[in-house]
Amino acid sequence: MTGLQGSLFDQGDDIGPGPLDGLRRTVLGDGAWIDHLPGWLHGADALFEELAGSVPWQAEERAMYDSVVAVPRLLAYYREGAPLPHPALVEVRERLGAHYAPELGEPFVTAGLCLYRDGRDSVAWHGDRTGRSATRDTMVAILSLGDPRDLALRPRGGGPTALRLPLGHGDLVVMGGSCQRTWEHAVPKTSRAVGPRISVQYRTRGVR
Ligand SMILES: O=C(O)CCC(=O)C(=O)O
Ligand SMILES: [Fe+2]
Repeated sequence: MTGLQGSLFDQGDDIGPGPLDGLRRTVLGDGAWIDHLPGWLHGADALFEELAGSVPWQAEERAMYDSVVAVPRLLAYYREGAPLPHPALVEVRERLGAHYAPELGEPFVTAGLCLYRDGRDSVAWHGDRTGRSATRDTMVAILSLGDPRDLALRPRGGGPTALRLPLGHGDLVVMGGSCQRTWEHAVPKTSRAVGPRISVQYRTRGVR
């Protein structure tokens, strides 16, 4: 079953973010927190279809011990100033920028897109700590489209999953404070029959 089960009202050209009033913050500890708002983007399933078909998805490889393995998801990266593949992604970036400006003090400028084709695609435990986020607090805002996949979180250094958020169909999550340094996140593989999911991550300058 790979079909998307959007609601009847989740159709047409009307793609865009809703209000942010419903955003709920969970304090994780060690200066880390996450904000979560399910179903923030309306038209999420239509946007999924458009991005799935139009983004120049790249398969990447990486060295692992003495072999080269495929990264198990497809990627597209939009650096600062690069045109985004859909106007709704610009609107989302501006909305999030305006909402978080007082706390963040700088805009979201880059967008990383990931396509998880099925339950075998995943990302292992990590923090987004390349660049300034290695030493400084930041925010990474994620818009999720398509079939939900769990975003798992745990304190850095291992141990059991502390929190698991199923993210898809227009959900918003923002990891903030020290989250990239003091916590780790992952999208684990699943043997459940799941359709594809797209994750759009907005980051600030100099953070990967
Ligand atoms: O799929 C997601 O929402 C998380 C992706 C992620 O953690 C990353 O690309 O750094
Ligand atoms: Fe990440």
